[in-house]
Amino acid sequence: MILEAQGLARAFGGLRAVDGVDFALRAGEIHALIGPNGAGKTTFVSLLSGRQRADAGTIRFDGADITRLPAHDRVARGIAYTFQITSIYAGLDVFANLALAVQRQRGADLAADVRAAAARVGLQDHLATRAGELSYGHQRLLEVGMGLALQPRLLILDEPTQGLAAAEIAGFIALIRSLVPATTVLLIEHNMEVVMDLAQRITVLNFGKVLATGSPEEIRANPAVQAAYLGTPDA
Ligand SMILES: Nc1ncnc2c1ncn2[C@@H]1O[C@H](COP(=O)(O)OP(=O)(O)OP(=O)(O)O)[C@@H](O)[C@H]1O
Repeated sequence: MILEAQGLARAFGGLRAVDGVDFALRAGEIHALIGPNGAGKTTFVSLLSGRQRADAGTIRFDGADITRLPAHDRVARGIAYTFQITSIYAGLDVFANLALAVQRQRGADLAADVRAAAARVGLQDHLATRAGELSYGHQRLLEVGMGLALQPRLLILDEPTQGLAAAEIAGFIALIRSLVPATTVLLIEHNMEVVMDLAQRITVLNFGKVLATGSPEEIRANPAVQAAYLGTPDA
């Protein structure tokens, strides 16, 4: 296991967004986190990345307790979290955005590493384009490229295919497959075709709790999961 969370919890006022979650990632796997809107997925990965602080519970990464480490220390240990556009600098061009991520790696050959990161996500011909002028799909790819430029051991992606065209989704799936097993991937994803195609294991969150964990086949056949997605009470 490269990452293990136990009893992880985070509340906002009276709302238990993440409510005692036990979770483990196997090194080198693609693991999808799914669940209805508001289930706590973004909050949960924010706790893993250190973007938000846990109220309770522990997180171990590569054997070390990282529960209380600030986000930048988790990045230094190899956890990269890209989340919905906000990490992109719209006024800077693609090269500068990638350079900001690359620079965090000591001893890097900046220009070469930037070009390599751009090529990995298919943006090598857009290096001089301001990020704000990229299509939405390309902005998502830039965000993934910035995450990859950190050379993470664990890459956490929050809805990476949102806004991508069908052809771009196919490219994205190939990209993610190319990352494992060197990099472990945890992805929040609403597109079930992408989830079933990519993930070796799936964890379903519902009301801040783990509803089920298993292979795509097990999750698809799970009545509680089906009920949660259909909005049936007492799943
Ligand atoms: N900073 C915050 N302050 C107050 N409530 C919050 C905050 N962040 C999240 N919440 C609430 O916590 C719950 C879980 O939100 P979260 O964004 O983690 O869910 P999600 O599963 O990622 O949802 P979605 O699929 O819609 O992105 C929601 O009810 C949300 O409104």
